[in-house]
Amino acid sequence: MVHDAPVRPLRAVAPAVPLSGTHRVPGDKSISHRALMFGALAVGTTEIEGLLEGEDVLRTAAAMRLLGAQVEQLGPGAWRVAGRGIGGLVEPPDVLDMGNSGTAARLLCGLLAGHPIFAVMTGDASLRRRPMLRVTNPLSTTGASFWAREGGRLPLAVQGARDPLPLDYTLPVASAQVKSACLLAGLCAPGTTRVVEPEPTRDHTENMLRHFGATVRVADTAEGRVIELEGQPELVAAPILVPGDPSSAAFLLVAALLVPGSHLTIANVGLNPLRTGLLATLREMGARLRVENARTEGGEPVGDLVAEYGPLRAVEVPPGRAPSMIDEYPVLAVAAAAASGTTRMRGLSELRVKESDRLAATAALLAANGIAARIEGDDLLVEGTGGAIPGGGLVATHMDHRLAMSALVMGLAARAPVAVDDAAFIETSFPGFAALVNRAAGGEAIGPA
Ligand SMILES: O=C(O)C1=C[C@@H](OP(=O)(O)O)[C@@H](O)[C@H](O)C1
Ligand SMILES: C=C(OP(=O)(O)O)C(=O)O
Repeated sequence: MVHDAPVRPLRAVAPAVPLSGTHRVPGDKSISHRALMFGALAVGTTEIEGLLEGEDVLRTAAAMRLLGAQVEQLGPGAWRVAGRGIGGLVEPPDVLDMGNSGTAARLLCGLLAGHPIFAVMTGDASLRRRPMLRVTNPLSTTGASFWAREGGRLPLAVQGARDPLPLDYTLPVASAQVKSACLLAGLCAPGTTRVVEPEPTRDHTENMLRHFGATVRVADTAEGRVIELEGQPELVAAPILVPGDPSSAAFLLVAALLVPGSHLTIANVGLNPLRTGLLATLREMGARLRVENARTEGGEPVGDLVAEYGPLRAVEVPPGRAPSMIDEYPVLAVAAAAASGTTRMRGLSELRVKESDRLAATAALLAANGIAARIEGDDLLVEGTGGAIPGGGLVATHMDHRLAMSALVMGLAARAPVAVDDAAFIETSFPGFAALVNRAAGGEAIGPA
């Protein structure tokens, strides 16, 4: 697993030829975690196709096994989960190590809260720094007890509730992880669990709950988006088709927009409207970008993204768009570095509590490569060059896959190579990233530093 793996420095250089061809990115990380968890809670056998076999998701698979579900890989991306039914998880005989994954850790807190079992959870140094009170506080109202380090940080122990109570919780910040943790706990409680989110966030949990037969109601009100789940349903196993991850496609997409002459297609990308804020922003910047073969597969909108090199202009990104592109800001900042004018991305406080402090680390990534960037409150401002990026920097990635990939994308479009101190964490979400970029570039654009 990555945090025991040796450090892997890489560097990216401008490719000799433009990026081209048709490519596929690995399966969606958010949907993959949920597929394994809901599969474990369902009655019957869930067949999954296109599962992301990245470290984060493999941690969820390992945790589901420790909780008594049978989880097997049948072939590349093809997995089978024999579930135990709601309330049927067993006490794990060992510590649940969620590695680098905030989604796995937080959703699992919800799932454990509703089962009368004792469990201990930990993670790598990055995950052990991330705030967990945002889930343990609401989940405690179900009757579950949590013990954690200062600030609610991992490792933590949980004693799930014997007779869990339903939740009625208004999220203070827009977070699909917190919403999902509450809904997972609500599955085990009688009656209606109600969650209110200030801004709509990705709704893969709601979609998958319905797909497995639960009753979920969603209404937009003056309070925000209200989600109601009827507790203690019987979840019935159902096949799941995982689309390509739009958050992974983002790296290839921005690379194509920035490397002169590029024209490429990324096939089979998930286009859930609560995930497409980056596409809207890049279009406003003038990107040559279109969706082909728009269709619905496995209950999620999917399409092929076609991107072409071209000039970009600066924009102001409104704070309300953050939930629909929360993981894409570092690579958007790279696009903004090449755009003409100053881009302002507003309302990015949540970036401070990701795998790293992504607000500070993105500004540092840009500065190390000759781009003026500054943080004003919760906003990031990037002064674009309107053309080539100087590059030449060594970027500190702080155990953060998205910073590593963003820096390498920058190197593809920069005058001087860009190096990263450690690319090992790319394995958490995008195994094969460098090889895929090199295939699109027709040669070794990303290689050992
Ligand atoms: O629910 C999910 O699958 C995710 C939600 C987001 O986190 P927050 O809920 O903390 O915003 C996102 O950053 C993360 O990569 C995946
Ligand atoms: C924030 C991310 O993931 P997580 O919160 O699951 O660690 C991410 O993948 O960018």
